[in-house]
Amino acid sequence: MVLAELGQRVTQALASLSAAPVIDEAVLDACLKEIAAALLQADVNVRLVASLRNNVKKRVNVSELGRGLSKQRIIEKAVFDELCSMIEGGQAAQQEFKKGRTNIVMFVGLQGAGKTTTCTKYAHYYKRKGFKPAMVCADTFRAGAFDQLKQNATKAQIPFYGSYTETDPAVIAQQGVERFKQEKRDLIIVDTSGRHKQEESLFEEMRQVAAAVQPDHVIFVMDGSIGQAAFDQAKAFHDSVDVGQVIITKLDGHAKGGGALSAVAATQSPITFIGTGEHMHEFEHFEAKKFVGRLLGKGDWGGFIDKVKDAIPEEDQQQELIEKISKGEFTLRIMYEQFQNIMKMGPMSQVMSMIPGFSNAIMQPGSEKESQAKLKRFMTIMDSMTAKELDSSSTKIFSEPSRILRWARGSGSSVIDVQLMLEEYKRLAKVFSTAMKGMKIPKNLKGDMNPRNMQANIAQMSKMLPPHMLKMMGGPGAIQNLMKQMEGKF
Ligand SMILES: Nc1nc2c(ncn2[C@@H]2O[C@H](COP(=O)(O)OP(=O)(O)OP(=O)(O)O)[C@@H](O)[C@H]2O)c(=O)[nH]1
Repeated sequence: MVLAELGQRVTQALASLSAAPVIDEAVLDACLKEIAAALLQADVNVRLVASLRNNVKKRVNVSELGRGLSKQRIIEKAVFDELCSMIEGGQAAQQEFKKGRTNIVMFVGLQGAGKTTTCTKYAHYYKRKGFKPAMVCADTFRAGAFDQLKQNATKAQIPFYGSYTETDPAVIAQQGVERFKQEKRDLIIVDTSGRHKQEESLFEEMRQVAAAVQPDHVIFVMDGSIGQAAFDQAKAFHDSVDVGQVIITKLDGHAKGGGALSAVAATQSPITFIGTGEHMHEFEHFEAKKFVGRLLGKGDWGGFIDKVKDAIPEEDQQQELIEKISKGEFTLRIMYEQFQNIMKMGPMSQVMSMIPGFSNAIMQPGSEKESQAKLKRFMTIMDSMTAKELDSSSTKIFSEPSRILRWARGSGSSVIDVQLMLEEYKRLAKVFSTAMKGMKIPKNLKGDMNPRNMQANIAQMSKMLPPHMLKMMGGPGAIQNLMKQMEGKF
């Protein structure tokens, strides 16, 4: 059972409260039993499930509560709070790093948990926040580990350190940290090799690396699909080095995710980030309340707005873009930039799950992967075009066979792919020019977003959506619902 299903089951159990004519002890028990069953099936540790059940029962004294809706709300709130405190591990999230001083972070975890990938995502995240990160590869156990880190770091333009000849990871770690301290890097990330709790010698090695670099934070990276084994594994790491944070990876796949909660309990440390895919941007800052809110289908407006803001170009560029499109200047470069923005937002289902009322279940993740792959293919084709071609809005040049052949060869694609991309361009150019006619464009985008204009624009937008995407989003009814929810939010 994946996390979305867990959320649905808990939500359904809570909804059963409103169906009961009277909420008494028996109704509460039945609801908690269903929630406990869902959590157990999602691999949450048995002890944690029992304590959640007991704590809710302690907090809610049914016979002393008022009637109807308020009773239901109080129970819902108690379940929500207990789920949050289970995830927070009894501690507030970690303090932010201080700029201008050296912060050393060491990543530990089981083999293949995603440490190296996560180190790069972590470095990239803080680089965007204005830090100067650097990465050190202290994994001498797995052949190819240094090459992997080197490749990831180069792609993210992060300085790195490692060795092909030195076999002692503590020595490499110390050398790397020294080097980057001298270079005044303020966030030094030390990646270590993967190990299992049975491997005592590797645990000793991990303690030596920690002693050599004296990390400010030790981060335990855990694969979200690990299941019930999570508790013991996480505890072994915590008993050996001072784990202070947990990052859960692979929450995009079929991970039940419940193991994550067990790791938090074992390390008494909060989850600070989650990995939701193999790519650099598939990494989210984690906040228990928002996570549980999304899990229970209550949405996360803040997260949604942040994602959209992140993907939307600067204000001046937006204004310029709208003006260009309204004059009919929809070029391939504009299409390319729009694709880039879509990719930045991440998978559609992730974004939509942040909108209250839209659960993950509405979106079909399979078709999204296909759409993203298609966008990437189209972008690669556009990469092989000249600047003049990208800035042209004349469709004439698109029918020249020699150009089509050059773009196909240059991008390693087929002619059919190129033609498909051009068809998409023509479709979008037409859609944009028609849609812009009816749009109410605010003179200054910083100015008030009038809800009526906003609604009219969304209605217009929903007409522009390709039918399969509209279906994926739950059909016109869901869009209407979204518009209703947006009322008063802007
Ligand atoms: N789907 C998905 N895959 C991920 C995620 N994070 C990492 N991976 C993949 O998991 C695999 C293992 O990741 P690595 O970063 O090599 O793991 P590691 O912990 O450094 O491995 P060892 O050094 O052998 O212990 C790779 O194929 C990654 O692309 C994630 O959030 N989602």
